[in-house]
Amino acid sequence: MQLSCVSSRASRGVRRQLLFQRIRNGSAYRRSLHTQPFDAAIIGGGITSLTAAYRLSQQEDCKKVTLYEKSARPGGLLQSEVVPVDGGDVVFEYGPRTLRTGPLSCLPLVNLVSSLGLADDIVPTSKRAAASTNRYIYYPDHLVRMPAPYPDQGALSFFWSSFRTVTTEPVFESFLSGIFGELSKLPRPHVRDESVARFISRRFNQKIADNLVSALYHGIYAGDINVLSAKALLGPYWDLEMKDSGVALGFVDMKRRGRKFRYMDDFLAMTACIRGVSKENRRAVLERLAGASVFTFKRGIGQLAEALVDSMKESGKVEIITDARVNSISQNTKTSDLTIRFGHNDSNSRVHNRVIATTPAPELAKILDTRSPKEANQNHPSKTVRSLQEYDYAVSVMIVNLYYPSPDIIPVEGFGYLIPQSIPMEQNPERALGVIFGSQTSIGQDTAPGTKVTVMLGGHWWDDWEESDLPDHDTAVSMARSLLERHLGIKDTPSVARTRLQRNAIPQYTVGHMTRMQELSNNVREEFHHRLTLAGNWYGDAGVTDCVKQAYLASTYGMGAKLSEDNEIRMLYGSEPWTKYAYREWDLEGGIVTSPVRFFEQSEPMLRVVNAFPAIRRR
Ligand SMILES: C=Cc1c2[nH]c(c1C)Cc1[nH]c(c(CCC(=O)O)c1C)Cc1[nH]c(c(C)c1CCC(=O)O)Cc1[nH]c(c(C)c1C=C)C2
Repeated sequence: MQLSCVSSRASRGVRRQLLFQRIRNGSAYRRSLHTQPFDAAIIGGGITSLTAAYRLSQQEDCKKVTLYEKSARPGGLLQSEVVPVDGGDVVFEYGPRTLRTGPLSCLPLVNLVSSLGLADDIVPTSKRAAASTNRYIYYPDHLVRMPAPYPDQGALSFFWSSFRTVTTEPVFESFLSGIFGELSKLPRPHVRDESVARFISRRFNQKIADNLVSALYHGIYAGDINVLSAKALLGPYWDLEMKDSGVALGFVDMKRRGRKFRYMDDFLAMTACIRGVSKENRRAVLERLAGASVFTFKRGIGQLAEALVDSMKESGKVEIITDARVNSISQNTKTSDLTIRFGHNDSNSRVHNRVIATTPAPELAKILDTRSPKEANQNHPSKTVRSLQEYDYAVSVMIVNLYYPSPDIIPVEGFGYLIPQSIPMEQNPERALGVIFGSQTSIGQDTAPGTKVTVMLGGHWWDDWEESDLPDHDTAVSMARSLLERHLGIKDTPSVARTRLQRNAIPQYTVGHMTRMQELSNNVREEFHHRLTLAGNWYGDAGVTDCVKQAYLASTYGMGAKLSEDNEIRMLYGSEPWTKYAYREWDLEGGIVTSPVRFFEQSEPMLRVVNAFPAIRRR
């Protein structure tokens, strides 16, 4: 039924009621699945895998879920430790430490947290807190606060303080000329992709790329902007260049007219969020997140993984097998079912109808590149293996967590600071990427009164290093301490120091990434007959919020659910962005589940959808 047929408020109300009934008893959802009941396997134990397994366990059509995790502990990069110290506890993170609350993109995460009943454990960081407004770049030998309005600061005062910073700080050298120069730049000639550094240098200038943008990408990907892909990482800004106005004016125009570009995937994921969560639970989470920029949990981000595991144990439908290294996945050419061989002894094997793999590309290439002599009816997925083999670049990060008994030893208030690639070598011989003032980014998490700091070392700086060159615990701690003394004047001795080297933890989306992912997805669909789905930070974006979104997409559309016109979103909100496109031809089953239309401009009815979640609206 089309919403345009709806003429009166009353009939809209009735339809809405009917819809809620259908959603409650699950019929709207079941109706859209075009598959038979299935048995699913998940390979990997990180946040994407756990979320996908949890979501599948709630689907009637999914009879059983088996999750294979190679290590002894599920959770992947989500690793938190509660350390008792004098006067209380301190929570250390060895992976992601805060969760984004950006509008729309975080709906699956909000849905998940609500569904797990974690509202009371949320530790929000207010948008007005220093950690949200004060972000620094260290250049060339001091901290520079990036222009951002203080809470309640007037527009004029903000303008003058920003103008002073931009015209006096060396980190902003050539900034204004770069911005004004961009206004007269012509759109690029046909270029399929280029590095972030090249794009920024071409449109603005190299100083802006080296001093500012490189710092930002250290904080997200620990990566080198000279190789990271502009098309993959700059989102709609990469496309703005092709408009008449160019990037800077286009940006101002978007802000002025309130125009917003949205990822189509966010809307697709939203369709999977409507069911399964009680209104009370969702309201409780949204209330906790009201006015927050990011959040974490009382016992750290790892609590999310623990809650997922606990909840799945209760469901009785999910089997989590730890210490289970998957050795091969092969497909029966007659039934299309997938056989997984795992463990030290290859005689462990199980057959599944569908598989979701979150395994890093180089490892997955090896798993798929095996031909089992025991199975006659199987093909070799050579195109998939080749695509995976082309994708083998990830960086390692050394996380150094320090706790000092004294409070207030950091000379400024804020989130922390990032270090750009252009920093003089004598200011950063440790090859640090950034420092986080942990006590300030998650106020209320630690019960101990002291100061928590995290220093991040390595990333792309360690690309050519041998294993023996990487710092051990003691070296990493002394590197972090000398950096903090040089940059912040901290001479105290930490009472606790914990380190973890996260090897090849952050995949790098280099130039050509989007095309390679498209090819990989097509190859997987073709060679595995839509029965194998890839998800996780290697195949989508890297943040926890994005991984949760991908898990939602993989466990619905990846499993064969169909996008429809007559669905919940249209009935509830009066608009579906995909109906403008030939969405019936979109192939979302198996492969990497992502819409072929990457962005669309948000229309008025969609704005209402976003505004339905006031807690997560941007300032
Ligand atoms: C293990 C280290 C990691 C570094 N980056 C990531 C990890 C897991 C992945 C990552 N971090 C951020 C994003 C952006 C999207 C998001 O979901 O937030 C991604 C993909 C942002 C981010 N980076 C740092 C923090 C505290 C945040 C949270 C968001 C915010 O408040 O803006 C700090 C940080 N992470 C890394 C470094 C080197 C670093 C430096 C201070 C590497």
